[in-house]
Amino acid sequence: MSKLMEQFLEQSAQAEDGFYRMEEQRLQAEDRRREAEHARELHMLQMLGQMFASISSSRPGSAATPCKTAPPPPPPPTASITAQRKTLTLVISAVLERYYALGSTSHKGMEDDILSLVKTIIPPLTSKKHKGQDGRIGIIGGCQDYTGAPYFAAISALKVGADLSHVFCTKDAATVIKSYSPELIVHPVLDSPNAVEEIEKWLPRLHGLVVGPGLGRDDFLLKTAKEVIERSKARDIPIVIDADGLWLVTQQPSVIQGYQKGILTPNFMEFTRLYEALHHEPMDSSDHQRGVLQVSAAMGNLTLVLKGEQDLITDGSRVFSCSVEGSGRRCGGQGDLLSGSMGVLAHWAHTASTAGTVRSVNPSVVAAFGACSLTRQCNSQAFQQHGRSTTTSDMIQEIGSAFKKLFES
Ligand SMILES: NC(=O)C1=CN([C@@H]2O[C@H](COP(=O)(O)OP(=O)(O)OC[C@H]3O[C@@H](n4cnc5c(N)ncnc54)[C@H](O)[C@@H]3O)[C@@H](O)[C@H]2O)[C@@H](O)CC1
Ligand SMILES: Nc1ncnc2c1ncn2[C@@H]1O[C@H](COP(=O)(O)OP(=O)(O)OP(=O)(O)O)[C@@H](O)[C@H]1O
Repeated sequence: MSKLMEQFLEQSAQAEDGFYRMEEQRLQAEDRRREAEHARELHMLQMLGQMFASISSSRPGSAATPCKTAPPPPPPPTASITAQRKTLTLVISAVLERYYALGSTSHKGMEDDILSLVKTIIPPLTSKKHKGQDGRIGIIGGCQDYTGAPYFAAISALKVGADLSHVFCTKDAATVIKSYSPELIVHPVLDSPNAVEEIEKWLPRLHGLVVGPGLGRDDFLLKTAKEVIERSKARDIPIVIDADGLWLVTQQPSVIQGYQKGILTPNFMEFTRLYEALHHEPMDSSDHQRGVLQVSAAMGNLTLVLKGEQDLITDGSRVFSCSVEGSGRRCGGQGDLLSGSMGVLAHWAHTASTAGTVRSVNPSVVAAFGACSLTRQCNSQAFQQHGRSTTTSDMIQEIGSAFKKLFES
């Protein structure tokens, strides 16, 4: 009896072993099938992404693919063409979203892909909107020494497509900035004793903030800027920090650390200072990619743009590089054009993200890439006309046509 029992137990143990072996083989085969399917899907999406990118960039006037023969004049837009364009935009967006979600690490075509995503965040111009809906942007900066920088940032925001552009500057800078342009709304409050309260009154109306162009390094002004950043964070407003705003961040990183709607735009000097303040050691200047990842991580995965021969953009997970052809000309103020336009694009990108158009790519990264491409394209176009004498004002004149070439063709 006990022998029979032993035999029975042995047979059932063997049967169980056999079952588990077969089950393991089945699971392995299933894994292989899924991997192959995943690779096929990724490949297909890459091809589709390239196809759609080339369709959208081969329209008349495209910068990416110059046409050899003159294109026929475009027919007047009809409701069905508009609907088709809208569908195409949604398809491109969905394809790219899926492509990134699958975790492609391929760099080929990456710039074109992100540019296509930038196109999807741009709000259509329609007669249904009221003034202000496409963006009210605020610039915190402008003092006795620097009046050009806040002007460049604010006018660039307007020319990119914001409806209203406000400058919050010191009293003595305000008249000067107003005299440059009647288009800007200029508040001479930055050095007033109740500056924070004066600026806070406007925050509910602002969609994006750019802190730093021409701010200077006076302690009182930096303290005001810090408090305005804190209050804007509490209102969930996208914040771009540049120039002397980065000086503040270098002294007190916690002011923006971990804020997912924050973007830092350092030039090489500003980046080096920030790196050394965060890591307490000299930066390895031979490996910028590693440096930007480290700084972004130390700042709580904040979006960061290191400006240079190629602009490196990261949110700590991957590094995108923007190498739209510029020129050899580096005139003061082009960083202000960059930060002002980024303020608008950040608002658009976060709005698109809330609407579900941009999902798997960080909207701040999409905005940063758009602004870098635009600045570089402006630089290139202005240089073609003015060569060595190119100035930021010449670049600002190019914003309209550069924007059209990059994002609306
Ligand atoms: N017209 C204006 O009012 C302008 C005012 N600006 C303002 O001027 C203030 C100070 O800005 P800075 O950039 O001068 O301040 P920094 O003190 O950060 O720059 C120090 C020096 O570093 C140099 N530098 C920059 N990139 C470099 C690189 N890759 N390698 C080596 N050296 C490099 C700059 O030329 C500058 O002389 C800011 O508030 C800024 O907004 C600038 O935006 C330029 C235009
Ligand atoms: N070496 C380069 N080659 C091509 N483009 C560049 C180069 N350096 C900077 N740029 C472009 O110019 C933009 C502004 O960068 P720049 O380094 O001039 O900023 P900045 O020093 O902060 O400017 P600002 O004079 O306004 O303070 C960058 O986003 C980039 O697109």
